Amino acid sequence: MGTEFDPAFIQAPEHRPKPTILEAQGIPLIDLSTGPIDDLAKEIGDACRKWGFFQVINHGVSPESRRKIESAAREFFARPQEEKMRVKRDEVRVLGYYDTEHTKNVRDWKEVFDFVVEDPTFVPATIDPDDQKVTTWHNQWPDQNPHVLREACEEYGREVEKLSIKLMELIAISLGLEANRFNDFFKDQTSFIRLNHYPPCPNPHLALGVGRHKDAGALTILAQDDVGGLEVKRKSDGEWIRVKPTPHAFIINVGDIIQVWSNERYESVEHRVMVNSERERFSIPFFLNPAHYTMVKPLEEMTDDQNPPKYKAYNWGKFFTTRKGSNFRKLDVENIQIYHFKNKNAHPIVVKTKKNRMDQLDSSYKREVSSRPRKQSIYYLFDDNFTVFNLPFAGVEQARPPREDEVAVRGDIKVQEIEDQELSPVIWFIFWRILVVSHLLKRLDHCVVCWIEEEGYGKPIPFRIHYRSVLWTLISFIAPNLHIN
Ligand SMILES: O=C(O)CCC(=O)C(=O)O
Ligand SMILES: [Fe+2]
Repeated sequence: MGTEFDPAFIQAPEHRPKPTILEAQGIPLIDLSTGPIDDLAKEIGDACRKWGFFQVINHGVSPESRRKIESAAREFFARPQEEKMRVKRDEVRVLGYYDTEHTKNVRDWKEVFDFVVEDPTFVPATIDPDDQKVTTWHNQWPDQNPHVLREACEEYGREVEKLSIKLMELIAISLGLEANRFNDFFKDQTSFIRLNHYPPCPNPHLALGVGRHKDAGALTILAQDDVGGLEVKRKSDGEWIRVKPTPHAFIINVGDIIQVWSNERYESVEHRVMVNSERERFSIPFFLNPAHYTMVKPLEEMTDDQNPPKYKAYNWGKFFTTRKGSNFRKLDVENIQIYHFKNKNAHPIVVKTKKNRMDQLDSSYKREVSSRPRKQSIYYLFDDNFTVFNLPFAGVEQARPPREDEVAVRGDIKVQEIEDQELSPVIWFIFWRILVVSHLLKRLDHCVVCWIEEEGYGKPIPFRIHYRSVLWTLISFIAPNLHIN
């Protein structure tokens, strides 16, 4: 990764790691050897709902196969760069070694080695939606005798795959489904395993080992060493929480596909990896992915009139290969995300801000905003495609698409309002009428109202409206379907 510090590693100020580390007490530690199965499933379901993350012990993966892959990974990354480059991935051979991965277009401070669990793995030949051609991915292994890395990886892959199916069965039960409900999706799986090496970093306050992201697959099973560095965005308040290493445990997290299959009963949670200047760190995620031909959509059992499907179906193979191609280098555009498939008939959500969260916006924007005359208001409404709806009464200065840091504030809320004064009842009335009409016309996916109580920026938190006045009652007559979270 070179000795000099490439500016490509530098995170925007609002995404840099914080010097104070919050360690999680609450991330559940679940013993898989306990029964009865329904109790275990309930424990897992609670963890998925509350955290999207949990750790498991007594999971059935042998300590020996884990020790072997960890030591083979250490040994591989310690080899001379030119040897590692012999199994380097490129745009054709997408598996193997590389050290230039970008997450959200910022380079990660790490080097990795990827291999698939099924060799070959079948995937679409191109990302063109109309092209039905299929191609194969093959693993690349270092030319070594005996094949220490290859054997350790293959053995570990087989064991962790079994664990992943067991976990999917427990998740199915926790959602009230048959235990084997998900099994067929993984018959021709596209799962892969990544060996991660995070070398000591001279500027750990500027860079991240992996930038904030959600895992795109169904489920991730992560082995981390005793150094620590994984941080999870706590659902209840958006704080970054460090996942403390537990010997022999695996960290499990729900991926985007479970979020879609469960119609958002379980959500995929953002996480990132901090690096440090003293100790290198190793981790091994197993990404459980379905067959490439899987059309990912909310399961019928998870939807009804009250819970319409929140996503349109998307083809996993096309999604996955688009992602794989784009993580490879820095792009000018945002990567493909599940919210690009979100249905627009979800109910509006109203959000109110409480705390000052200036750190979520970059400094130039903060300056622009804090220099604004106090009485001036700005409102933005965005739909799924980031079309901007101007609210003519609100003195919109200039419509622009939201930046990602303004958008990814809570779950998939993609609409943000910015304002710096209390709304008068009249404005509220007009505003609600617009919301209601937009909602009825199904033009708005989510709507978030965000306002600032003191100077600064707010992080939206759910706001429950009590129908305090005749006005609200009136609105509920006009729009009986309007749900307010
Ligand atoms: O290294 C870790 O702890 C997590 C890595 C990760 O989140 C990923 O590779 O998706
Ligand atoms: Fe991840």
